[in-house]
Amino acid sequence: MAKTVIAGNWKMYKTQAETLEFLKPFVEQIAETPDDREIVLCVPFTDLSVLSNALHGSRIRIGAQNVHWEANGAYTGEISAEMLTELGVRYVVVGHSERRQYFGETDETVNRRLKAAQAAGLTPILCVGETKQQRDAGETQTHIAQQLKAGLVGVNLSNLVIAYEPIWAIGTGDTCESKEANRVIGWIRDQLNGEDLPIQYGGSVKPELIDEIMAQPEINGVLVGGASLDPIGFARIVNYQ
Ligand SMILES: O=C[C@H](O)COP(=O)(O)O
Repeated sequence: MAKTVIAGNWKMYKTQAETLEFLKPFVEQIAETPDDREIVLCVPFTDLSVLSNALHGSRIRIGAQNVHWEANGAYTGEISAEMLTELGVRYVVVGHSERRQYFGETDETVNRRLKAAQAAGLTPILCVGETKQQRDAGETQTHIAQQLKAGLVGVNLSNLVIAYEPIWAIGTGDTCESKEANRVIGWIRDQLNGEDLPIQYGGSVKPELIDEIMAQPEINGVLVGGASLDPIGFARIVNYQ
């Protein structure tokens, strides 16, 4: 059975001071969380050292939101895998639709980032998912199959998390119906020859929806944007029934 991974993706939210404010109530609320749930906070680069110092010895895993494929070089605005691991980072989000949409991320650059992350010992969280237009045209599976085929060349499936994030559900409040998310995630697993890796759902996950989402047999966790910014709400998500 794949590991359960509950990850918050803070995107471009929270200063260092706000990160410290989040931690105290959140840590209190997860004191009784079952040990077999991996809890990850994927935060802006500036917050990584705050987490690294504050969470020493904690069960909370630190995640970043991008990683470059080169070890170093003239790549303004990028960050290397070693810079992340030095701060105790364990996970990194790769191929989020916002990076694909706004920053020219392609399946090829996604593939390079995935391999560099794994080579440094990081566990990448690969995001895939279709637009509303693709869904309406019946192209969901074709699109995701292409993202998987091109993105996963040479990638080790035993150190990978996949997040199924339908783009139309991200930040819209229009959560994908849990049975439909379960169906697509089961289909993704079939494309990977049944590999037992964690496959998450992401897209307007809210505390009041989490129990139903996590009751779905194919769904091994969630990647949470907006609702991960509130410590009590995100703790409720982590503590799903
Ligand atoms: O990475 C997280 C996803 O983009 C979901 O964001 P959201 O929960 O705000 O819809």
